[in-house]
Amino acid sequence: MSDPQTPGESPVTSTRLSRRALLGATGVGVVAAAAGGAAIGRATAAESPPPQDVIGFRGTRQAGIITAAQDRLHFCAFDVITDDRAALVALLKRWTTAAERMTRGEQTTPDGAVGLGDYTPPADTGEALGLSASKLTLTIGFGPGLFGPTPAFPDARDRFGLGARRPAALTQLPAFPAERLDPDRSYGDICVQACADDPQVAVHAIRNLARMGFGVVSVRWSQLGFGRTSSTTTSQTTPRNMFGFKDGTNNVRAENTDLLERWVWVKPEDNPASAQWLTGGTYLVARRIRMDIEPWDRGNLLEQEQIIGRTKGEGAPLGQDKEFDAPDFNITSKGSPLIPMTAHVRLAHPDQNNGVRLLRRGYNFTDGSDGFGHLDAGLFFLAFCRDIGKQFVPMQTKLATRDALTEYLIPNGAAAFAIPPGLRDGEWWGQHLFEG
Ligand SMILES: C=CC1=C(C)c2cc3[nH]c(cc4nc(cc5[nH]c(cc1n2)c(C)c5CCC(=O)O)C(CCC(=O)O)=C4C)c(C)c3C=C
Ligand SMILES: [Fe+2]
Repeated sequence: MSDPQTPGESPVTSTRLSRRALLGATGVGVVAAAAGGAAIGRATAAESPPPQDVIGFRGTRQAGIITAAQDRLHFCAFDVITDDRAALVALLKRWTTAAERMTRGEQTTPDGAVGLGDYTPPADTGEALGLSASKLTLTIGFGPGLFGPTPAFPDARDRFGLGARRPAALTQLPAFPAERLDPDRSYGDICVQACADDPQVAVHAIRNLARMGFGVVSVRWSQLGFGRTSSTTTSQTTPRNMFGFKDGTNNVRAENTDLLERWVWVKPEDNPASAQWLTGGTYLVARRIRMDIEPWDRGNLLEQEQIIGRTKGEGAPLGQDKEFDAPDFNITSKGSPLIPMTAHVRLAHPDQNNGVRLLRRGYNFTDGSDGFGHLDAGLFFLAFCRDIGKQFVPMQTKLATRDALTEYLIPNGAAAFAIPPGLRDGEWWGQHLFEG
């Protein structure tokens, strides 16, 4: 289990009671009072949630980036379906309030699930009643389509007068070889990444934001994930992906502040004055990468290890003993490099990419089987970086043409978003974009 607070993040801001603590201690009836603040003073130490269960919503950065990666994901991309700027701004304000409450383990509104009377639709769908905050983080991002036309939607209008405020590096991803993008799993004007240690808490959060957005936004696509495929702090052990390999060993982590400054956080000099709202934020690349599980499972162990370039058990670079040993790409055996020229870790390593780093924060997914008896499983790749065009695109271009892993991958969803910095007290999601 990870540390309660990720280094570099603002402290946990809430000491309120969790849903589980309240229900367990005092019953449903007290939830309303507590959520409104009335019962807080009566909380005893025994009733209070363990502090590691709540991740602070506000701070210099949004939570959910360098936060120790939680176990579960519900990622949602929304289309904005109105031209009414005021309606969108009003929704973002209501979303902020609800999101902050849910990350504290509270309902979207005080007693919203059952306390609004028999003839009012509940303001909280209720499936998280009794569950703790579960380290829920909600991270918002804005897609290129919000700022006007994009290559996939050339006829789109600049509906909200944001064209001049588009950050320089926020474009749609280019097409890459061997991908089969499904438009119904790609793009989106707004994204919300919900991560939590309880899947029901993450699903509840997205469901309620979608419900609140009726008439203003609609869900374009969403993806559930489990079993994080990256470590984002040094305190976390390395998880495994659906090919059975340790994934995230050489990731950028919360403690690597120099790397974060160089490769993740957007700097003032990265944008003109009109797009300074993104300074201190980052960009997110999301790709649904289906993995051809059955052919992979028929490959022998040596083949699998040569495709990745690491051992399957320990996760050590080929030619080394331990997971965190540095790879040596010059070792040869019988005249051939021990880490093949087509190995994934050789091609993705910073030494082979002008030093480029990404902060990976992806998840495994399995969406049942596909009707042919094949698992619809893979890796929902999420990576944060300071400039998609200078970091992700060149690396992915190289991988798509030379990486032996590509034979087993079918990328079928893709999207890019600008992720604003964190909120100060009283601020709302998107405030500096819309009001700056
Ligand atoms: C364009 C970026 C990347 C994509 C897309 C990608 C897909 C992908 N990766 C794995 C499995 C592993 N990746 C590993 C390392 C690794 N991968 C990338 C980038 C992309 N991966 C980077 C930058 C790195 C780090 C390279 C390094 O510095 O050594 C590893 C090894 C362990 C680790 O360091 O994380 C594995 C395993 C899959 C299965 C996949 C698509 C489904
Ligand atoms: Fe990788």
